[in-house]
Amino acid sequence: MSLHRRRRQKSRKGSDTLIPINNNNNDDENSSKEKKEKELNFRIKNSKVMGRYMVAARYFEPGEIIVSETPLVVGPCTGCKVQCLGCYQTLNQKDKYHKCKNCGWPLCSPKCSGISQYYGHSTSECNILKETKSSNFLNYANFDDLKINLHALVPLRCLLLKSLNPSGYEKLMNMEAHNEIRANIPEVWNGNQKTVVEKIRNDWGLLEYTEEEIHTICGILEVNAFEIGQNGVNIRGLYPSAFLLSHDCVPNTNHNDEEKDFRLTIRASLPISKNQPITLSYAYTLQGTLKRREHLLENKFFECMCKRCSDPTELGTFTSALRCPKCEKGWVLSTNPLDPEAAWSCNNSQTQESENRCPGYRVTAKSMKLLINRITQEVDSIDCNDIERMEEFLEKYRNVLHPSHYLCLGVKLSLSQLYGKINGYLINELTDEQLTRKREICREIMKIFDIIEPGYTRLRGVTLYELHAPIMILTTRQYEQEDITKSELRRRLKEVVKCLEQANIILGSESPSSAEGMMGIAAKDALEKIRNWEKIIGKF
Ligand SMILES: C[S@@+](CC[C@H](N)C(=O)[O-])C[C@H]1O[C@@H](n2cnc3c(N)ncnc32)[C@H](O)[C@@H]1O
Repeated sequence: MSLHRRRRQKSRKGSDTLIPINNNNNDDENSSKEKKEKELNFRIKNSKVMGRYMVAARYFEPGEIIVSETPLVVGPCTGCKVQCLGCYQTLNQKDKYHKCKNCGWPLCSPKCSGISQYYGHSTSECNILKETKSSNFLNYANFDDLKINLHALVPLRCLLLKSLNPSGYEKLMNMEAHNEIRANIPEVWNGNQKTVVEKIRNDWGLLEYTEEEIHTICGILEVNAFEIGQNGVNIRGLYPSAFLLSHDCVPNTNHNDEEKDFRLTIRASLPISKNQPITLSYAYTLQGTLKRREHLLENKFFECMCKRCSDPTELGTFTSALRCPKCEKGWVLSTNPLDPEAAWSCNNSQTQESENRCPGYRVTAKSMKLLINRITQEVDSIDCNDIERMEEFLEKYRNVLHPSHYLCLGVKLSLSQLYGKINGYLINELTDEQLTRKREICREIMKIFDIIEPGYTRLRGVTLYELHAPIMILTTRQYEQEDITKSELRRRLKEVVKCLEQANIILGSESPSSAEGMMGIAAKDALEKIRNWEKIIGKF
């Protein structure tokens, strides 16, 4: 689900720790503080098209926290690999794993820190899985078969809230499930019937939960859950307020989650004025309109009509455009991006200058999708560390795809991070040409991110950090060779400082143990070092 990412050891027989709601005075205080903050930060409105949505109750500066809350429930995603029920590390059949002594479900070890934890393998879950003899259905000889059982785990955790945390269950059941729509999509409904409803009711014999109730929970998870987890952990979580953010393909917030308690924090990525909708993207912003809208329709059950989706050029970024094969000057764009079946045509047919005008090029949506799917397969087949093949791909499609086509953007984003990082391409080993390439790629993709992921966003933070390194090294080399003047040196160092300052601010809100958080810390260290230059060459 793509919405919206230490435990102490405890004896198995002990009660669960970290129960977040109403279990002690401190939590009461915290939750009433959170409630007050929420009231000051947002209001809920209703629209015929979107249902409930969040608007700002006041002005927000970029970087300001709008919502920060712990989840109602977390657990494995559907389609995930076999995971430890306590800490969610992926388990491999060949490596060491452990079967819970009480319920027989997979754990990483008998000492997993997630045992008896509210957000891990809780005692109540363990007992119910034992009582229902659910481990009889776990085939440890075949992990592919075993992982299907994990589909029903989060729905079970939701159902358990009914008795363990009734107010949390009430909040959860207040979320949109889109049952009427989903009931008419056989792949969705029948899939849930088989892997969740029948598992819980027939295999585990938990008949106290009705079919309708379980289907509703499946829908609530599909529509509202956030993908969360760090450092190899890939799970989903439902949050009491954050689900109210509506979708926009150019969102005005950024969010992250904590490794420790899965706290989700939503920050403004742009200035947000009072009464403005607070939005996030439920789809990948680095995909083209066809793909984003398809994802939103199939997974979130609505048709996105946002400004980016309505504009064939995607706000001038041309992230879905192809070079016209006929005139070789214009760009082939959808004639109606809100209709996935609309034909695509060259945008150079209406130009005033007749000698440059395209005689006309049109292609069906079906042919366009086939072509894009074929090129997508080619991109996907490239090893994620293979710089040469990525460069070859860009060269091969130079005259086919717009340089900012999302397939090129994805490859360029990878290159921006690989140059300087992998063996054979470590930053100080790069030639001037390679450093220039890294710098130019970073600059190129930043221009697009400024439009589709503007403001304080992870993509911009990371790319700004990547950009500082080639500028810095090229500048140092050229200054040492006396190829640039002191004033040029100052100008460039100023640019480096600007990149690092912004990267540090943007990535400073990431968890310090995440890759982005570490980059934020590295940006801060680099800033301090660069300040030493000021002592040598004077203020820049
Ligand atoms: C996570 S929920 C958001 C809260 C929901 N509106 C409610 O009332 O519970 C996602 C659902 O909100 C609606 N929605 C969110 N953003 C939308 C948008 N930009 N256009 C249309 N519907 C939207 C869709 O029905 C979608 O399935």
